[in-house]
Amino acid sequence: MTLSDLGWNAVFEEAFGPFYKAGWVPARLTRDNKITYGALTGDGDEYEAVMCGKVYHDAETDAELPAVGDWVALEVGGEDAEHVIRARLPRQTCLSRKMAGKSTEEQVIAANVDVVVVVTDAGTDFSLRRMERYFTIIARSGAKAVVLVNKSDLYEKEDNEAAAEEIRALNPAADVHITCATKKRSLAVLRQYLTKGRTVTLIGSSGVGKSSVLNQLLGDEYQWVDEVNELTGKGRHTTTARELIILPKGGVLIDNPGIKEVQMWTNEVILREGFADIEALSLQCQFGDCKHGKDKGCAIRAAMEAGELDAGRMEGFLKLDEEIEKLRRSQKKRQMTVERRSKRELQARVRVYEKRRDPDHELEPRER
Ligand SMILES: Nc1nc2c(ncn2[C@@H]2O[C@H](COP(=O)(O)OP(=O)(O)OP(=O)(O)O)[C@@H](O)[C@H]2O)c(=O)[nH]1
Ligand SMILES: [Zn+2]
Repeated sequence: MTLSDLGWNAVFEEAFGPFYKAGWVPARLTRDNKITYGALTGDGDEYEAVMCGKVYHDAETDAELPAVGDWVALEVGGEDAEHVIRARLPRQTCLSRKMAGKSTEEQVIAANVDVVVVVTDAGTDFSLRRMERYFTIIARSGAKAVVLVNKSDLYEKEDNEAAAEEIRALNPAADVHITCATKKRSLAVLRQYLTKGRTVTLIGSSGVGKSSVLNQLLGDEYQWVDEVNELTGKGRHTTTARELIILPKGGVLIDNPGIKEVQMWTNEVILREGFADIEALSLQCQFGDCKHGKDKGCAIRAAMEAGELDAGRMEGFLKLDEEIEKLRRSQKKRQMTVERRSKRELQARVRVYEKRRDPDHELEPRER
């Protein structure tokens, strides 16, 4: 493995200049364990690293703290010494979300992502409004947008093509492909983005086929080996799964919980947007804390009485927070199910691994 396999380029090299003299090495962050980070160097070694005080204090906002995908200057510690992140290099792109409510607070999901692949389909998941949200996030990040109209086998050819065409019209800069993630050959179109050192991430609603795409890209064998190593540790002290993976045929893939949150957040924003007109009306209510019931000077009630506002939509607006809370709960529940499932799968893999390491396993007489 070399640094360029990990995404290193001339711009980073230039920025790193002064750090070489200090004896520090370039490393890319693979995991964020809250207290420590996983840091991968060009020779393929992964270190559990802590951030030095300067990096922490120099960050004026959380968004400036190191995140998965960032390039850092790493001081590799000797025996018993900690590995320390001494500096973070400027980001070339930054996938982030602005926290709901606190519109100025930005949460970084992944740094230095070159391509964001949005997975959708021509059927139940298809929504231009949702796609618009994704495009906004991607445009802000600086990454290239690629869309897969997946599950092509489930819909008519014309429907798939019409969906792709509408998405292209929405964002002419995006590449839109029709795919079927259950057929490996269909995903060959993705290879053009997965060139050496290019960093890719996948987003999209639950159930559209992101994991299926991922599994095809990783290949069964690769995924198996990687996860077993993760678990057996081999001196690695791994506390959480790696979020940045080097693909066997080139390219870097970032997959982390923050990406799932994008989807949750996007749905929330869309739900809110649907009531933007009522939200605007509420600003004209006489009292800032108007509950829009019998309150004096309520602009919303006035609009309803004047027949300008539908009672059903008004009810929807009043239930908005409740709906969003419901959405959050159901998504959280789903995520927990997925996590439990993958944990079970991992345990099964470890058992298989143990057996393979010990070929006589089955032959040993059972103790009674
Ligand atoms: N027919 C068909 N089924 C597909 C295709 N892609 C994925 N699926 C199936 O759709 C289901 C959901 O796919 P996943 O890959 O788990 O979806 P996901 O986007 O990772 O979902 P979350 O993990 O919930 O975010 C699985 O049963 C897949 O086998 C496709 O192209 N065609
Ligand atoms: Zn009111």
